[in-house]
This record gives sequence, C-alpha cells and structure tokens, in this order.
Amino acid sequence: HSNREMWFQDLLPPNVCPVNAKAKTFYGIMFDAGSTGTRIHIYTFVQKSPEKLLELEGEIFESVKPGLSAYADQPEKGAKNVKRLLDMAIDAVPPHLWKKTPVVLKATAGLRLLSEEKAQALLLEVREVFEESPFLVPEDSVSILDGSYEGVLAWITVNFLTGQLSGQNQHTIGTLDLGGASTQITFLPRFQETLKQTPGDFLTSFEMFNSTYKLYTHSYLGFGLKAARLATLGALDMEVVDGQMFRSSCLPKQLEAEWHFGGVKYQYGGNKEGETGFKPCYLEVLKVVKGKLHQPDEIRGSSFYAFSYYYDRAVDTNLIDYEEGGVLEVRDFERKAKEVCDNMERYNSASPFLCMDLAYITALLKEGFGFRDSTLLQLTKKVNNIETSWTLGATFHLLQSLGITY
Ligand SMILES: O=c1[nH]cnc2c1ncn2[C@@H]1O[C@H](COP(=O)(O)OP(=O)(O)O)[C@@H](O)[C@H]1O
Ligand SMILES: [Ca+2]
Repeated sequence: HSNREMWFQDLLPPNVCPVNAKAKTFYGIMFDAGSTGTRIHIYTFVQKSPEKLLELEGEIFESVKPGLSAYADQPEKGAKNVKRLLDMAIDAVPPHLWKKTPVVLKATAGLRLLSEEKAQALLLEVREVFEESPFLVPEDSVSILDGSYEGVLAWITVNFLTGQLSGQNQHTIGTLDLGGASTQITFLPRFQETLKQTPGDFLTSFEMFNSTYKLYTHSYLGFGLKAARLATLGALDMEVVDGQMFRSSCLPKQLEAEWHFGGVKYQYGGNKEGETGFKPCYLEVLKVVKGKLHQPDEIRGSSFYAFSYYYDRAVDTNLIDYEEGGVLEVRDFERKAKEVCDNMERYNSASPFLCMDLAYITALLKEGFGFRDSTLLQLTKKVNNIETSWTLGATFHLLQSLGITY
C-alpha cells in the first residue's frame, strides 16, 4: 500500500497528490541583529490540514560579522549586509510565496546601547531594503526587541523544540542566553513564593499555542560577554582617550593589543609588573557582577538550558563537543577558568580573553544569578537541527499576529 502511495507521489505534482492534498507550506524570515553579528533565519512550516497546527519543517541559517551597531556611522553600509543575507531568501522561498512571506528584523543589545538617533538611522536603512524586496513587510517590521521579550522568545524556542509546549505533562526548562552586550535569564516559576519575591518588571505574561505563561525573565544590558570584558577593564561607559591603556590580571602579562567594539577602539594589556592568574582575576570580574543581579531562590537547584557564549566558550576549552553540546555543572566552568587563568601562556594561541571570559561566566553564574556549584547546565546550539535562538519564538509570534497561525 505504501509503495503505491510513493508511486503516486512520484507521478503527480505535489499539490494534486492525494497524500498531500491539503498540505500547505509557509515561510517566515526573521533577522537577528545582534551586537556581534547579523543573522537570517528562514523557517519553513507545513500545515498538514486546516484544523491542524503548523509544523516546523526546517530552517536555513546564515550570518555575517560584525553586527549592525558597528555601522553606527555608516547606516547604508550596515543595511547592505542585511540585503546580502536577504538575497538568500530570494533563492530559498518559491516566487509564488514571496508576497505571503513576512520579513522582520529585530535588533538586540548592540542597538540598545547606541544613541536613539544612530539606532533609528540604521533601522530606517534596513526598512528601505525590506521595502524594495518582494516579501511581505508587516508594520513595525524593523525594530529594537524589548529585552524582556528576548528572554521569553528564546524560552519559547527551546521549550517548543524539546516538545514541552504541547500536550499535558509540561516540564518546561529555564534558559540562559549570554550575548555580546546583554544576558538573559528566563524560567517558569513553580512556587508562589518566587512570584512574591520577584520585582514586577521581572515577570512577563505571554500567550502562545493557546496557553498563557507567566515567566520570570530579565535582560541585563551591559552584562554580555564582550561588554563584561570592557567592564572588567574599567572601560565600559568611558570616554576613551586615544592612547589610554586598560590593564587586567585576567590577561597574559606581556600582552598589548587593541580591540574594536561598538565602533570604539580600546587598547588593553596584561599586568606587566603586577599579579596575573585566577585569584586576582576572579576578584576583578566579581566586582562587575557582585550585588548587581536579582537572585531568585528557586533556581538554585534547577537545571537550565544555556547557549550562545556559554556554548562557545565551553567548546573552545573542550568542555563539550561542538556538534553534540553536552551537560555541565557550574563547577566545570570554574575548574576550567582556574586551569586557563593559571596557565595563560599555554592558552595564549586561542584568545587572550579566554581566562577573563571563563572567570566572568563563573562569577555570573555563581555570584550573579546565585547558582550552586552542582547546578546542571544543558548546553545546546541546535535542537532537532534548529538553532536555539529567540528568532523562532519571534516568528511564531509574528505568524500568530498576522493570522497565519494561532
Ligand atoms: O542562531 C544562533 N544560534 C546559536 N547561537 C547564536 C545564534 N545567534 C547568535 N548566537 C550566539 O550569540 C552570541 C553573540 O551574541 P549577540 O551578537 O547576539 O549579542 P547580543 O545578544 O548581546 O546582542 C554568540 O555566542 C553567538 O554564537
Ligand atoms: Ca543574541
């Protein structure tokens, strides 16, 4: 019987084929304008029959560096990068669906840190690129994503991909996103006590797939990995004078180099004469996080999904495999930080910031959020071959608001 169906499928064009008679394909294009890069996610959805929910079929993903915010003074050049990525969608989406395929760009912390004027100039140029494309450009299609939605949408992505948002027994899991300029923590509180302890602006209600979720979520601007480097060096929010040198015990002693971030040039180096290594370095990064973050009691014992720079640094130091990801305890980051910081010469070839990054991640998890040494972190880059990013949650929300799904 199944052979006969196959035989039919081969003979008939898909839309007349009896097996797929009612199946419809949809596309959604979501850009993530992050602080360190711009990425396009082209999602394909299939609706098997009118009464069924959309199913996610696949994703095409591409990225460029640096991020849009690096073009603060050349908005047209920044928008050209977006256009280059959008050209991929022209090839990926069949022409007869272009007009029905929405395209949206949401910018995160990089643009949040720019002046209103520079950010708006960039967004305007991108909007023009979209208007010139054959795709559906919804109202408000180019904007800065609100920090609290960034966490919520990533939480939706991960819990959707792991099957926790459908059916009865929902065991949702919290998410930790460490970007270049900001970091997010999001989870569904299980205890009334947590709701009582939590400041109101850390709670966001959200409706998706016919359920309402009241989530704990917060985005800490300036606490992303790269912003934290500047904070550790004492260079964040500084009017940098040319030739000014920022030094840290988290860097190799003899190092002197320069670094561009958010359109500003910084010169940095090691403590030539003074101390280096884990102990002094940890004290430096501790100053950046200590007492600055809200610590919900409930999370101490629960496990979390962690991605972005948590993932990248765990890969860089062989804590996990690049393809597979893996499960770590918070103490694994601390162990690695000690190993790298106390042997900086040996790790010099990787990145001069490896010690600082690992020390910061350790301090953020332990002293910032208040996790235990034994707290489990599930490190993932992809679930079922789909990137773990807030963009999928944002695309569901978009399709819902356009009435394409509910
Ligand atoms: O689609 C994705 N899948 C997985 N990781 C991603 C994706 N997009 C960005 N990242 C990760 O996010 C981190 C960079 O953060 P980003 O540039 O988004 O800064 P921001 O979130 O502070 O604006 C890197 O670790 C990068 O690998
Ligand atoms: Ca991000």
